[in-house]
Amino acid sequence: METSLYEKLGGKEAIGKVVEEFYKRITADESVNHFFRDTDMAKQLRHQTAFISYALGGAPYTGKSMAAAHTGLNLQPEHFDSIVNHLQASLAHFGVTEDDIRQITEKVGSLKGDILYK
Ligand code: HEM
Repeated sequence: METSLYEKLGGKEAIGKVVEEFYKRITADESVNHFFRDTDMAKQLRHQTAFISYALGGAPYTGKSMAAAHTGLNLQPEHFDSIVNHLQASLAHFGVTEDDIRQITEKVGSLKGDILYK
């Protein structure tokens, strides 16, 4: 079986650092941070961790469907793109290669239709 990017990056501990970086970037970004205003921190951490682990193929995702998780937010393409940019920047920050980032972006991009306009 092919090694997942999750393992390639160093497993749970490395992912924790990426999650932290991702979280910092999102909370500092006024174009998206308001979506998380009423979200409790524990939940947000779960959100980021599930997001990153999914993106890296670390663990099968068993939570709510993406449509259900984002219902009522009415997310637009620009919100999605901002989040993807933060993900890319967080990965680059830890030295993930361009090629791997491209692969991850494709994977996350495939969820767009499930997440937008809900
Ligand atoms: C591929 C992209 C995305 C993935 C994989 C993803 C993943 C998730 C997951 C796993 C959850 C948690 C569901 C649960 O509580 O069980 C969640 C919730 C949430 N997501 Fe995302 N998400 C994505 C994009 C976005 C975007 C673009 C935004 C806004 C800019 C966003 C905002 C939120 C918010 C605010 C919640 C929490 C809602 C609440 O408090 O109940 N997500 N997302």
